[in-house]
Amino acid sequence: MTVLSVDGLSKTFDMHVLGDTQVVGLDDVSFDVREGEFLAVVGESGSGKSSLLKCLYRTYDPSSGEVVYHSPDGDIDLASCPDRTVIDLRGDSIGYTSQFLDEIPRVPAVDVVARPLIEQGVDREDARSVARDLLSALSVPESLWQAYPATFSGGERQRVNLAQALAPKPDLLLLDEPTSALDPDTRRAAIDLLSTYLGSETTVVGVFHNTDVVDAVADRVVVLDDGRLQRVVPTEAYDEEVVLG
Ligand SMILES: Nc1ncnc2c1ncn2[C@@H]1O[C@H](COP(=O)(O)OP(=O)(O)OP(=O)(O)O)[C@@H](O)[C@H]1O
Repeated sequence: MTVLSVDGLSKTFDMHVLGDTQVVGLDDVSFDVREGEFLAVVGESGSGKSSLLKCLYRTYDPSSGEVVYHSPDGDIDLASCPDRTVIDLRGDSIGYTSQFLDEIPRVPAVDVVARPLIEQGVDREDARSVARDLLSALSVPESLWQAYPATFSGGERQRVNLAQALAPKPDLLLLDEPTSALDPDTRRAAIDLLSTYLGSETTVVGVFHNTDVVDAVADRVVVLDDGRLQRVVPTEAYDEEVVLG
C-alpha cells in the first residue's frame, strides 16, 4: 500500500536580496513511498534533500505539486491542506527531526525524549522508561540522562534528538541527517536502533550522507541531482553503483 504520493513537487525560493532572482530547491519531483518502507534520500550538497523533507513536513510551502498522505482517515494533500490539519498530523502521525536538537531550557534529556509520548497521553513513568531504553540503546551515558542537553556535545545532542523522534513511533517519520555528528560506534548503535525499534507500521523517509547507514537501513534510495529526481532504486542496486563508482 502507498502511504505517500509525491507528484510534480517543486520549490523555488524568491531571493529578494539578490534582486528578486529565484533559487530552485526542487524541480518537478515525483515518487511514491510504500507503507512500512525505509526510503533514503541521497544526493550532493545543494541537490534539494532538506528542501524535500521540509516540503513533506510543510515547513516549506511547496511552490507546486502534490504530497498526498494516504492516512487511515482518507487522502490529505500535505502541500495544500489547512495549517490546522498539518498541526494535527504532526501531533499524532507525522514526525520530523533535523540534525539539530530544538532544546527546551532546563528539561532533562530523559524528559526531552519522553515528551512526545506524554503529549500523546502515555503515562509519564512509562514514557520515561521508553526514553531511558532509547538513550541507553544509543549509548548516551546514564550520568547524562537527568542533565540538560544544552550542555551536551554535538553527538550527544544528536542522539537525544534521534531518540525523541523515534520514541512515539509515528506513522510517517522524516529524518534529516540524524546521524551526521556521530562517530562510527554510535552510528552503528543508531543503525541498530533504526532497524529494531520501529515496526512495520512506521514508514521512514530519511536523508543520509553516509552510505553505511543507507546500506544498513534503507529499502530503496531516492537520488536527487540539482533539485531533480534522478532515479529511485532498490538499495542493492544503489550499493552496486557506489561500489562500481
Ligand atoms: N530557505 C531557503 N532560502 C533560499 N534558498 C534555499 C533555502 N533552502 C534551500 N535553499 C536552496 O535550495 C537548494 C537546495 O538546498 P537543500 O538545503 O535542500 O540541499 P541539500 O541537498 O539538503 O544540501 P546539503 O546536503 O548541503 O544539506 C540550494 O541551492 C539552497 O541554497
